[in-house]
Amino acid sequence: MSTGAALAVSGVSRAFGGVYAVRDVELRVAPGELRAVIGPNGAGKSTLFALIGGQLAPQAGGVRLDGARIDRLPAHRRARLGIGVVFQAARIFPGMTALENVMVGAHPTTRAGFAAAALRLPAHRRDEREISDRATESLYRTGLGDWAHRAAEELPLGQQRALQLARALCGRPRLLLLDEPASGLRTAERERLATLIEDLRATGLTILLVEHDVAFVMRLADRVTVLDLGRVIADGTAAEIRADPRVVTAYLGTGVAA
Ligand SMILES: Nc1ncnc2c1ncn2[C@@H]1O[C@H](COP(=O)(O)OP(=O)(O)OP(=O)(O)O)[C@@H](O)[C@H]1O
Repeated sequence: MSTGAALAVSGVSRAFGGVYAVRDVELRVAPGELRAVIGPNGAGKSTLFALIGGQLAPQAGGVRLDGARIDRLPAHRRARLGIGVVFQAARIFPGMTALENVMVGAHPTTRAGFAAAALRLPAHRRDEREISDRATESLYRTGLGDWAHRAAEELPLGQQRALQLARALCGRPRLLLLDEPASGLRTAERERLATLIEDLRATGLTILLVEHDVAFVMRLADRVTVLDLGRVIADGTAAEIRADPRVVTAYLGTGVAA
């Protein structure tokens, strides 16, 4: 059982060229919760994701993980504190096996670090063994155990997405950030991915799922936060969100049914 972390985003803003991509956003995610963030194109979902993961720093407000401020830390420090990230359209590394692809995900969290690796110190060799064990465990957690020694680029797209999840899990996160993990997948692959995300949630991990596809998240999420033009316009259970007239208005004309 993983212990999920609590996430608190308070009054966070970020502008590009004077235009707010995210403005005064509040978001509280409880340990073990699966929270979806949805919104039309340009709503600020990816920007919010980057503000939590550490690829961007906020211009105002704060981000806390289990009560500790993290918004001034670079992404690799946040990874060490337990934030695992799967980016939108993340690539696999071709020419590497599935296992090697996943091992890459563990490096920010190992004890000995880069210097020991460069010098091939015993601490590094111990790390390598530990990483390989963890990577194998992550592959099994995502249903890819039998694919460990296959070339990653041979995996079908749905399994490549699972591989990206395995890579993030290898860092032993307590908060998993997923940016549009279902994009480009066919129906059956989406179903399998949804089941995998449900299984991960059942282990106690906190998950923040940023999605464009409303239908995909409605069945998975405990609560849904809706962004529009950088602001939170609604926050509630799937049933509350579906019935919220502001959400229906925000999605009108986008071709996405709420
Ligand atoms: N690096 C950047 N430089 C300039 N503008 C940016 C940058 N990143 C985001 N923006 C702008 O901020 C706004 C929010 O973008 P963001 O990508 O966060 O939205 P989104 O909800 O993820 O959209 P989508 O569903 O299309 O991925 C948009 O108007 C976008 O053009």
